[in-house]
Amino acid sequence: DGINGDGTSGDRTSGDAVGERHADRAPESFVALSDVDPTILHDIRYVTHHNFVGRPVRGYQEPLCLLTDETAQALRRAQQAALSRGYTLKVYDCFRPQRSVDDFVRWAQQDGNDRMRAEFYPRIDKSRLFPEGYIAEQSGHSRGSTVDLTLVELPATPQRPYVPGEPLTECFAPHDERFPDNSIDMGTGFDCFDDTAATESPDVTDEVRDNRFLLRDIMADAGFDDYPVEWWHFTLSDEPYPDTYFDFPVSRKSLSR
Ligand SMILES: C[C@@H](N)C(=O)N[C@H](C)C(=O)O
Ligand SMILES: [Zn+2]
Repeated sequence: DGINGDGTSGDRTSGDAVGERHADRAPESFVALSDVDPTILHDIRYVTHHNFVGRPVRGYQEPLCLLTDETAQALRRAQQAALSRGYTLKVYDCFRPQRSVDDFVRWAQQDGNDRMRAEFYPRIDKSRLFPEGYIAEQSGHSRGSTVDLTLVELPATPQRPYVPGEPLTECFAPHDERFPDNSIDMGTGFDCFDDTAATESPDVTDEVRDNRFLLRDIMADAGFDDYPVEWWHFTLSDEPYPDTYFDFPVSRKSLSR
């Protein structure tokens, strides 16, 4: 494969490289996190029905965490710090193609299809999710150096799968009442679009604050900036593609290595 003028490698195919969007293949510098650090747990929600949309999201073809190599290496360092304290990292989302972001935008604009509201955004109308900053129309995730993640105490306990259509519980309910996640108690579940998901929310217990600050400290030491609105969202400070929004599918086939 040659190097395209935009710095990406791989063949150009239909629909690629519109404005700042890029080819259907990842640049050579993208990797699967599991190849860099096989000990980091994966719970890739957007390839499943257990997310705020309630179905697999366009562009997610496999439960993979694709990232720039720099980000994967930084996560490997963060994982060493987590392991030394008796925890492991668990990723929920990594690279997010622009087509997936566009899927979120279309979903938010449609009336109805609020089937997951009772769990993920019980106290806010879905029309407010973008303006309030819970979801971005141009997301750092599409630049390949942003990750959504938590900490799991070792040894990790297995989790049961979500069954589509099952009764839902508010994502800010007490840890033992909301959907079971082997994460330590972060006060809310992942993608809980609510004030209480703010990292420094005053409305959480001391234990939850300590847990959030532990994750933030581990990530800061590894070179990541946090996002104060969502305790789970981090971006590599020195990201290699600060202005590029990629659009290749989340699939092994997108990688050149
Ligand atoms: C949707 C949520 N997981 C997230 O990543 N939100 C930020 C704001 C984003 O979409 O970039
Ligand atoms: Zn995120």
